[in-house]
Amino acid sequence: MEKDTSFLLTGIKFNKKRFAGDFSRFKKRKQRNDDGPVDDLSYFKREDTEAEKVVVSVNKKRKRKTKAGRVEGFSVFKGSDSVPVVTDEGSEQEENNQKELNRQNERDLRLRKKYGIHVSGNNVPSPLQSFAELSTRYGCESYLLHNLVKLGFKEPTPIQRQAIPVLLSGREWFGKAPTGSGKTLAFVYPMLMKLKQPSKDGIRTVILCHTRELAAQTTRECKKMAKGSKFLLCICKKKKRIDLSRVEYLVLDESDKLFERSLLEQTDSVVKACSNPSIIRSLFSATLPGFVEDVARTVMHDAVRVIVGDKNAASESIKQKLIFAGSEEGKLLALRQSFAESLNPPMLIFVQSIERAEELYGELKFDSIRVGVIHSNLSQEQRESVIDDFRAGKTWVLIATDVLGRGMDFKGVKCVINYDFPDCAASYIHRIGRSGRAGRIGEAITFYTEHDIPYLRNIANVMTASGCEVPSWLTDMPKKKWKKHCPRRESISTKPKDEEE
Ligand SMILES: Nc1ncnc2c1ncn2[C@@H]1O[C@H](COP(=O)(O)OP(=O)(O)OP(=O)(O)O)[C@@H](O)[C@H]1O
Repeated sequence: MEKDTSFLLTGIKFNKKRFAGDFSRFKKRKQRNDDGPVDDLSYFKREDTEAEKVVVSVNKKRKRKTKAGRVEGFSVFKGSDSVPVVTDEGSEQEENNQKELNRQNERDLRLRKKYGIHVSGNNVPSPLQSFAELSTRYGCESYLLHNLVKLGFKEPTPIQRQAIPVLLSGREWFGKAPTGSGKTLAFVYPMLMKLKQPSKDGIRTVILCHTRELAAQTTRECKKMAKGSKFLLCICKKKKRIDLSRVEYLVLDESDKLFERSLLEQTDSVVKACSNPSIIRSLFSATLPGFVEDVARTVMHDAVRVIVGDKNAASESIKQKLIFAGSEEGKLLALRQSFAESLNPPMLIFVQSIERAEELYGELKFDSIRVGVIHSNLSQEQRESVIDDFRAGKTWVLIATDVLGRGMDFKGVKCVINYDFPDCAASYIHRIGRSGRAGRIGEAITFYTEHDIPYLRNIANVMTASGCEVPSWLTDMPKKKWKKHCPRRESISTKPKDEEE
């Protein structure tokens, strides 16, 4: 990847002198742009990223006013729900059309309100009332409908109701919906519908995931939905050079994670390599920080933004608890006590580092519970085997670093324990979202010590937004600006160092 032409990050202030080289390259690109002339460019320089600059082209077409007097393109995100398009007054037919359009808009608003769907963008397609519309409205292939029935899905989830019509209409998309609310199907299903038939044109879609475990899970889900078709679906570990210039459909799953400093360069190189001008790109996550919205607004063309539920909330089906454990010793005691009172497997326990995952595993492996551990220092085979054992119920309690914090769908997980306080609110939302999926009830317990107290208020805010009761002393605490909270903690291990294996 060319380091100096990050596609995703842009800056507000553009210093033509300083970036003279890039500017001249941009000008060349501008001349090549098939979509029409470029009339703006900007470079953002973000503190929290390594990428230095980005060239963004804005198509004039996007700024054209619609008949309704609204502005197409990214500026529409400042607006709210789509408004009826006012056509020239004229024939009776036109009036009737307008009335029908208004009625449809009202129906859409009602449906969105019912399911907590908030949309921004022009003329956002109507949400699905039911899966039956896939066939009546879109003539969906029968194998896809058959697979839906086989999966046992009767009603679309809110995100599926809105994402499927938007993506099928060819619009770009960025959106957020709670953990466990079916985002995978929301992007895979329209992808398969859009592709229609297999062809020999090379790679036609890319779904970018932040871990191999999530890529494996998503591939499995895709295969279930594509059963009966001849599409070739596989995991690509990006070791080989591959041609992505024909990609028609690109999904950035867990998009805010993909835009973090550690993954930005790889993400950027994939987005840039997907150079097909008619590509449909979409960003999905359960958390949508402002900087991701900025990227989406700037890079995407006439996109639709969708938020399901409250923007800063976790899934409402999770009962959230905070427990003051005092010290590291106190955490281990509290954990053993909770196992003794009621062990409700399968259960996930999150810690903040690989070392601590191993330490906790060392403490629990001789207790009478079946415990496993997973982190990024294990080989790929070991990681796969740990996941398989957990899915198969051979392991009851899985200790994990944040490598499992996002996206993973272990259907039966009833309880998540944050043994170590999460490093940010987004990480909290994703970790606890491993339970309470697909409408099931879940439980999340977060231990905290003195170190974590300044950050409690941020978690309390998430809890309040998700409908949990929070004591007033917590919400009265001062809010701390939270970057990454990863304090040095005392060792978990109770054994003297020389006794450890
Ligand atoms: N329409 C539906 N009806 C019932 N269950 C569904 C439906 N769609 C998806 N599911 C199930 O819901 C579960 C969660 O789906 P998925 O993993 O896509 O969630 P997600 O929104 O991507 O979560 P996360 O944000 O944690 O990645 C899966 O087990 C999936 O099979």
